[in-house]
Amino acid sequence: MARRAASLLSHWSSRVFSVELDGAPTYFAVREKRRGEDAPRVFDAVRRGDRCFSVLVWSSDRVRSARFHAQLKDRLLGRLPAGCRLSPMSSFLPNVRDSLIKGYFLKADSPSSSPTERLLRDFSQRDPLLVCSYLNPDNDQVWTQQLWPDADRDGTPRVLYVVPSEAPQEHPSTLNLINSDVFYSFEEAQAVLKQCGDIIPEAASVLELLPSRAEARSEPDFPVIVVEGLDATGKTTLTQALRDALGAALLPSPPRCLSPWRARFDQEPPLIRRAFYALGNYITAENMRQEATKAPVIVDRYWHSTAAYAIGTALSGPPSSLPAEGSEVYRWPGDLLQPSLVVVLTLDGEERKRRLRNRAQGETEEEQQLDHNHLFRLRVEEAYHRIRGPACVTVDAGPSADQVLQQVLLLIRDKCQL
Ligand SMILES: Nc1nc2c(ncn2[C@@H]2O[C@H](COP(=O)(O)OP(=O)(O)OP(=O)(O)O)[C@@H](O)[C@H]2O)c(=O)[nH]1
Ligand SMILES: Nc1ncnc2c1ncn2[C@@H]1O[C@H](COP(=O)(O)OP(=O)(O)O)[C@@H](O)[C@H]1O
Repeated sequence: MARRAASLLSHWSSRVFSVELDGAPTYFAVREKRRGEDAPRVFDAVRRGDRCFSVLVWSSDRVRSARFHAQLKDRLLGRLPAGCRLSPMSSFLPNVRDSLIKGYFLKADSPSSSPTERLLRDFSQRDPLLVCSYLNPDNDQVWTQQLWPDADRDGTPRVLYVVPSEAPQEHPSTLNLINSDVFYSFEEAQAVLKQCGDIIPEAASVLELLPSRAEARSEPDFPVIVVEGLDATGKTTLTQALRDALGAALLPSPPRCLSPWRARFDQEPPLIRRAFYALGNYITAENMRQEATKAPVIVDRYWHSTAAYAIGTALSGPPSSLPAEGSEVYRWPGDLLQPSLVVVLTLDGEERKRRLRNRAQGETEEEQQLDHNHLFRLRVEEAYHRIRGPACVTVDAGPSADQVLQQVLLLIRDKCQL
């Protein structure tokens, strides 16, 4: 078993396990010794004698883990007996970064769990999975966890007792955010795309477009203004009007040179997708630097979007599950050019929906999520406002397009001496 797996298992009884039941996480741990405690909530409504299983993805190759986890649910549902219910699951070492592994908790609702067991044994022999089975051996409320293969090296079955556990201070996904969902350096994002080379041929084309290195410093003659905000808040309308009013250069993010591969990377799991968008920002930074020697520069989305969508996607639940204000998660990458000003457009939900309906172009899958997943939208909006770095001003995009333009022009004149 790989070295990482061995170290993973050596901490097995220090790990906390989280299972999302109806969108709310419930936590449990495992102990060598039995303690007289009630069974964790995750086993509520499990019929006596039924078996439960957990399937957690692990591999020393994080790109392989990320892609395998993205496909796991469909692969399991495609082969598990009907009636088997999956719940998102993760396991982590409290306060230990990068210790989070993800998968699913299964309740085998079939009369006999042996078809499920046979399938999972088959999976566990072939795939980067840790599979556990859960039993209440004495038919009372004491549950045990058994990790497959069924025994340690010396042949004794490794059975642990399942006990309820407290909720961690921070949402477990926060442990893996840094340089896995949100990238804080050019090299970290570039390393992910280099790791993808053999499975995503398009990664090589993106890598060829990157600057040789990232340079945060810049002494441009003209200001760089980024316009941010949720979909249909009016960014495209405002950025085009600012370009015309100021005789400015208008840059999109991701940059146009990445357009041929965007849809391809949008299909990838967060680790790869966010690295793609992060590298797009470094290319945009190079373009900003060049254009700002000749005229003011207006940018439609930049690092705020990348970080806010990544954080909003990685976490679940209400905005209170986000890392606290001031967390290092919200810091600006030290090697990424900071604009002179970031204008974040905010808009009343109903007006935004009205504008979204009026807007001709389609929606990204993430934009659709923004609409039907109210909590996701609230997390993205809150993450936008917690990001630290360049001067950032929130502007109400509710007034008419021209009124918003006049207000932002005044702001730019005031903040950027234009
Ligand atoms: N530009 C950008 N888009 C991202 C990023 N991360 C995720 N996205 C997704 O891409 C969508 C925006 O795509 P854009 O091409 O910027 O869309 P747009 O033409 O600016 O229109 P709206 O974004 O709807 O205002 C977002 O709504 C997210 O779903 C990122 O880092 N940069
Ligand atoms: N201030 C505004 N008042 C009313 N409608 C607006 C305003 N700004 C933009 N719109 C309209 O709302 C829709 C979305 O605007 P758009 O600029 O595409 O937003 P975004 O780029 O943020 O998605 C478009 O149909 C646009 O004409």
